[in-house]
Amino acid sequence: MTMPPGFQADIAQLDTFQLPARVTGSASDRALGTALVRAWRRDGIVQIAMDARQTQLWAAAAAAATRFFHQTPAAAKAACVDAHSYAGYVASGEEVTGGVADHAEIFTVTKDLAHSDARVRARWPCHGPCPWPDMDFKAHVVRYTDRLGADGEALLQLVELGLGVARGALTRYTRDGWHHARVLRFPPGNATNGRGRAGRGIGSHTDYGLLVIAAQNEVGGKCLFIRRPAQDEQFANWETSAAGLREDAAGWVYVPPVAGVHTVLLGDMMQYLTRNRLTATPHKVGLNTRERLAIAYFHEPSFQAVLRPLGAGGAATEGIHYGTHFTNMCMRNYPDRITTRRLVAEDRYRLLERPELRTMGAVPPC
Ligand SMILES: O=C(O)CCC(=O)C(=O)O
Ligand SMILES: [Fe+2]
Repeated sequence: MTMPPGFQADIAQLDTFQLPARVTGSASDRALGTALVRAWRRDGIVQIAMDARQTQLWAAAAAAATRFFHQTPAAAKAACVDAHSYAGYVASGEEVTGGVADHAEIFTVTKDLAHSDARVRARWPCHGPCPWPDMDFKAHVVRYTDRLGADGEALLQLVELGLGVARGALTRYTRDGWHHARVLRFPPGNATNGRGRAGRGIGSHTDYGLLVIAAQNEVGGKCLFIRRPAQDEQFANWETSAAGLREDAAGWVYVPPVAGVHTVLLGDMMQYLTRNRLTATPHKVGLNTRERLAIAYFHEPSFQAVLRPLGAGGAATEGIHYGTHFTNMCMRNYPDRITTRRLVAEDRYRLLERPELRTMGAVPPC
């Protein structure tokens, strides 16, 4: 039993799906899409088998991450910040979820844009370099997460088939998607395991975009909890913060670690686009008796995308600008980071209203 001692929660029994090499819209793709949608609507989470190459890439990325967290001096880690992007190092205790400090050590990866990039020069919020600690860490993390981009696209195509919506109804938003990743180290906790502030890894929250594809090491050190979709638990994180929601309530489901799989949760924009047919998955992480390493990859719409709900009347709505939602979430989680201070001091937030920031593929005027 890998659940931390003293914790009451159901244990998820999850289906593991195998992704096809290519989604063509065949009868078996449709059946798989339908099964995925059914599983998400029932469990809030699915497992996808890693192929041999992914297993290798994950092992190499996890090893590089362990080296980074353990061998880089604290001051060198702390120096991995950038005033323009939210990429880089987040010390344990720095991130805030629902107003309370989390205890994961994190390296965030966002689209790595040089200072010479026109969007960075134009001071678009969140656009800037990724302050990598070293080339070894960068190479392994990028190789691993780049490959997950293909899985993300395949999953979106399968969801389109499963929901019976037009081809491209979801994938039209992910051209030049604002995909990002979080490399996470959870220190060993104590016997409170996930309870109270001493056992807190990351508080209850939903993530922001379409899909969250994650892997973790250390069978026995995992402490991920989710909530299943429930009619009586309504939330919409883009309107009212879902962070901290039902943190200490009953009804959390423990997700046991399984080697060789990725877990896939759903994000806010999936919920918005599908009008709650697929809801974002509330989740939280507790500390366990052993250190735990995880990488979460977020498959997202373009920063510039304005999303509108699928189906009748959707096109007439004002929609949600993903870049604004992402920026709001970063400002909420990192109120004291240099990036937030700079954004506020330079009044960058108001740029999010500009037409070029709300048109996919547009570039800043020179
Ligand atoms: O550690 C995990 O499994 C999930 C981490 C998480 O929720 C996040 O990075 O948003
Ligand atoms: Fe999350």
